[in-house]
Amino acid sequence: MNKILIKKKNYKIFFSTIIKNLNYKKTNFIKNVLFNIKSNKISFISEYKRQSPYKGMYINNIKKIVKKYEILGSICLSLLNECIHFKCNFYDFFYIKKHTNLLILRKDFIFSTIHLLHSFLIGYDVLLVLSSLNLLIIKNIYTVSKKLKINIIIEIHNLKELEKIQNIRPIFLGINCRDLKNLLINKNQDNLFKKLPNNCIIISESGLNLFNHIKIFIDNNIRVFLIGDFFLNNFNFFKKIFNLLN
Ligand SMILES: O=P(O)(O)OC[C@@H](O)[C@@H](O)c1c[nH]c2ccccc12
Repeated sequence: MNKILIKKKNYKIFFSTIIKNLNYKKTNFIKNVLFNIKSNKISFISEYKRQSPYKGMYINNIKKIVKKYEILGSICLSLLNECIHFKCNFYDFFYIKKHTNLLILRKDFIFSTIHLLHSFLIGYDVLLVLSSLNLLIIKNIYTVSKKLKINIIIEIHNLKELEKIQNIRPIFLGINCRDLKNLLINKNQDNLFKKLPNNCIIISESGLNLFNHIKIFIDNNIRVFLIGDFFLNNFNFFKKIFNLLN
């Protein structure tokens, strides 16, 4: 009986948060990024997770970390709602929405328009779509996302994936340096850099743990970075790199 009551209470919180989120005045992710680009500033999407499949557990405190990310000027927070590998859940999402004004990127991938609607209703601001999905599904997700005015990042790993999704002309293109099959980081993206379209905003994601690595992307005109492990492990570094680059 107790279990049922707790479940009922959780559902009540869940739905009342959804309804509240529908009334949220969404700050525009695009506007924030463009503002930083125009002011010649680097933008950071900082990630929160309790654990990662390649590093194990982090000793961290969600309250302190997300507040610091906000104070130090992250344009968005990347969150993984996955309880097995990253040990996060939807309550983290609701906590962050309630206690900060950070926009939230759903870093676990979107696989269908239903999944997109679900994320929209919960109140996510930015979503991620893998370019390895069927092209028709990607196109459908993209079309619906425009109607809902929710931002989508299409994620690629290589030239082949770039060519596949180029016709969609996404506003945001994420280059993920990590090969998800073997979790290795590919720092040599030269052939990709030469072909990047200049009418979209490129976001460099994952495995960025050296200033020189970030610098290579900056030299190739990339101004937005998604960083998890590096900031979570070395919080002072966030402050340093932020001041250094801006
Ligand atoms: O912590 P990093 O190296 O800055 O990477 C962030 C993000 O890409 C990572 O947390 C992640 C997201 N999805 C994954 C799937 C597998 C391995 C890692 C990931």
